[in-house]
Amino acid sequence: MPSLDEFGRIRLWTAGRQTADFLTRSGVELGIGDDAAIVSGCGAEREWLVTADTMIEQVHFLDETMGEADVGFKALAANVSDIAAMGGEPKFALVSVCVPPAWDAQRMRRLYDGLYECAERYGVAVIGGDTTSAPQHLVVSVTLIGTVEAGRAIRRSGAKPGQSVFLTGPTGLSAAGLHALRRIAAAEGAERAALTDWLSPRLAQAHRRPVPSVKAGRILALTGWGASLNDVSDGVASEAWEIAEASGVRLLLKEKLLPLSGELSAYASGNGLDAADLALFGGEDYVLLGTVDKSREAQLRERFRPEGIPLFVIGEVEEGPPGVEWEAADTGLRKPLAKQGYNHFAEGAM
Ligand SMILES: Nc1ncnc2c1ncn2[C@@H]1O[C@H](COP(=O)(O)OP(=O)(O)O)[C@@H](O)[C@H]1O
Ligand SMILES: Cc1ncc(C[n+]2csc(CCOP(=O)(O)OP(=O)(O)O)c2C)c(N)n1
Ligand SMILES: [Mg+2]
Ligand SMILES: [Mg+2]
Ligand SMILES: [Mg+2]
Repeated sequence: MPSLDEFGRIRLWTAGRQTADFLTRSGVELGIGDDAAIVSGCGAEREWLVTADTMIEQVHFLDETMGEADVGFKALAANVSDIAAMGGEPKFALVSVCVPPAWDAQRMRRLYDGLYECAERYGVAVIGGDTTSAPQHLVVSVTLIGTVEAGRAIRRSGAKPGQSVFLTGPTGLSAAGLHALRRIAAAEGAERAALTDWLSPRLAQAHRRPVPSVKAGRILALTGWGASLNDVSDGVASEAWEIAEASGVRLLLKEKLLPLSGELSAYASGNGLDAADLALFGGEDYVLLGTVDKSREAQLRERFRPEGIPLFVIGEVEEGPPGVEWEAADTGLRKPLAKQGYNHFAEGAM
């Protein structure tokens, strides 16, 4: 049997198991395949949004890359970001933890300090969860319920030829932060102290305390100008591919338009890394990637401005077989953009 990547596995396990008719009768407006499911039954005016994301020690963080409170904050923030990517408001969270011996009650209490800090910031009520022991590594899994005005949720599938592709913030900072934090973790003594001194707070913060774009999602949903939307967890390239495949369009991304922050460029050039690679394939940015009609671009920028939200147009949507292309800044030549990013089971693994 051919090996399957993360998304192939999800399809193998779930595709065709329940009929569209059964799902519709159950009130499911949109099931598996987007940032959150859309479910009716929240009154006539609104719909429920439901999503889940998990963080695991060694996969999503190490003791050296994240403090306890950072883990709690980010576990909830990653879920808030998926509600933002539908244009909704986060409301209720269920928090399940599998706790190994090294995570004693006080460490877990600090994790919950960060989790509640995030809950407070985004108006989320923590209403339950589950607790078990674990043999070795900590697992934090959050289920988040949100709401959105009926019919206003923004799907990955709404991109149309002629639209602009946008980002609500720069990307690559979290991946650079992780790179720096891993180097610190691997170093010892004086080298470790020196690397820690050089660590840019902005990069570390981007990795440890991501800022989900709820406000941007709300503006996109309430104006109706957000045609398609995705949050950037696995990387810009991977999320762009998801929009292209869900919408049946091609996305053309342009190197000359990709926002690269000064901190990212400085870190990349000082460490033999390519800033654009980090920005395209790094992931865990939790900004929004979406498409908007060109005729609405200027108005959208005006609506974002007073909120301090940037609108970076990074390319456009074209007709053609689903895919993503990359236009080089120097030559203007296009090439296919690899469907590469964070994948829990890279192809080739069993
Ligand atoms: N084990 C699973 N069983 C059923 N659905 C799943 C499973 N894992 C992921 N999904 C669904 O597959 C889709 C893609 O998941 P994922 O890539 O994690 O989304 P995101 O990056 O927005 O968190 C989502 O709709 C998610 O709810
Ligand atoms: C120790 C460590 N190694 C690697 C990473 C990088 N990383 C782990 S998961 C991930 C992608 C996002 O997580 P995922 O579970 O795929 O969330 P989802 O796409 O479902 O929102 C990235 C970039 C990390 N944060 N920490
Ligand atoms: Mg998502
Ligand atoms: Mg997920
Ligand atoms: Mg992922």
